[in-house]
Amino acid sequence: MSLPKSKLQKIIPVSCAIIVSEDSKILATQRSSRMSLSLKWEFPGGKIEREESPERTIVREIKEELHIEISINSQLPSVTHHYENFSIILIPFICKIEHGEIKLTEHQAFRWLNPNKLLDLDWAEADIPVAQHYLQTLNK
Ligand SMILES: Nc1nc2c([nH]c(=O)n2[C@H]2C[C@H](O)[C@@H](COP(=O)(O)OP(=O)(O)OP(=O)(O)O)O2)c(=O)[nH]1
Repeated sequence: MSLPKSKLQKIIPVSCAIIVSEDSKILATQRSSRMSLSLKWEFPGGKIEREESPERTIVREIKEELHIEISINSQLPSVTHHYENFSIILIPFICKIEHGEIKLTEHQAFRWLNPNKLLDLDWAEADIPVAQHYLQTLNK
């Protein structure tokens, strides 16, 4: 028995950054109307290129998308999510800004959120467990 083609799609690896400010706020970015998952909020990041490590991807993507340099503090559990037309594995890193001021190149907005407001946004579905994992680290 063969699976329908729609079930055989590959899982796209994506790195994302939970960027935390000195006063413990978390950066969320809003996808623009030109992007897929239009107007959803996400942790900035992007697809891992072939032969690139997830860590290298996140530093590169954040430089491209936000014009800032970050450093990585730790990694959270990866989340696999199946959207209707594609599947991703989201690999989250907790990060902080080392240099620069945010200048958006692709997203349409950004917000710094207090942890108690984190779950209020209209997140891309894959990001909800990521946000929950982050909040769990604060309660430990
Ligand atoms: N960067 C990022 N992407 C996410 C998150 N959550 C989530 O479902 N995604 C999805 C959106 C995209 O389909 C894919 C990441 O690809 P990308 O950031 O390179 O997005 P893109 O718009 O350039 O790519 P595309 O989907 O239009 O081909 O993963 C997240 O928190 N961060």
